[in-house]
Amino acid sequence: MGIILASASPRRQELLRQVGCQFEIVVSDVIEDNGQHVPPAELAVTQAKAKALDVAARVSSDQVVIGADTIVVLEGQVYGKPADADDARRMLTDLSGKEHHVITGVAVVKGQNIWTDFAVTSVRIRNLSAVEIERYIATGEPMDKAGAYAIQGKGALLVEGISGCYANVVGLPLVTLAGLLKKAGVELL
Ligand SMILES: Cc1cn([C@H]2C[C@H](O)[C@@H](COP(=O)(O)OP(=O)(O)OP(=O)(O)O)O2)c(=O)[nH]c1=O
Repeated sequence: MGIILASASPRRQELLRQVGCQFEIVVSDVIEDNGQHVPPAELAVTQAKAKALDVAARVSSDQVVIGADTIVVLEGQVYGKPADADDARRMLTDLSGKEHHVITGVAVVKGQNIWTDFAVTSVRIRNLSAVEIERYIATGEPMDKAGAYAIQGKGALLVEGISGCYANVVGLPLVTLAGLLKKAGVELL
């Protein structure tokens, strides 16, 4: 039995490595669609499930496959990764001076079994000037991040505070994941 992370995200790989987990990477072909009209947590879990199931179908049934999906939610609206600089500008302008939620759905698949859960972290972004938003976009950091910022990078300069799991904001809620892995017979501690 081995563990497979169904993710191309270097942040997820790094977080899983941090807790001493040995794993392989197989990236899913799932195309995300944040426009579905379901509650945000359900959306994140559905997409995490789709990623894990897509990879599980391609590997042997004794493998434990992990999928995850991170979204940013502000006033009921879902923000995924920005399509371009204009989209990043719109997201950062909306998030400025407000508190939002970061939700990561997680799915663990082993053979015919699937376990899912999600974590929610509140993040408060300070008031950002138009110039600061332009400078941050110019770093390139927003482009592959949900909500157009990275708390683990220069985006730390935008975050006033958080309530909840930090790893969840970076893309993989480790305590939530450990709970699911335990059900699949894998103990990280
Ligand atoms: C809010 C926030 C998001 N992110 C990242 C985590 C995720 O990689 C990304 C959200 O995109 P996802 O669609 O969840 O994941 P992904 O496309 O990067 O990888 P894959 O589908 O292959 O697993 O945003 C940060 O790195 N820092 C942050 O502060």
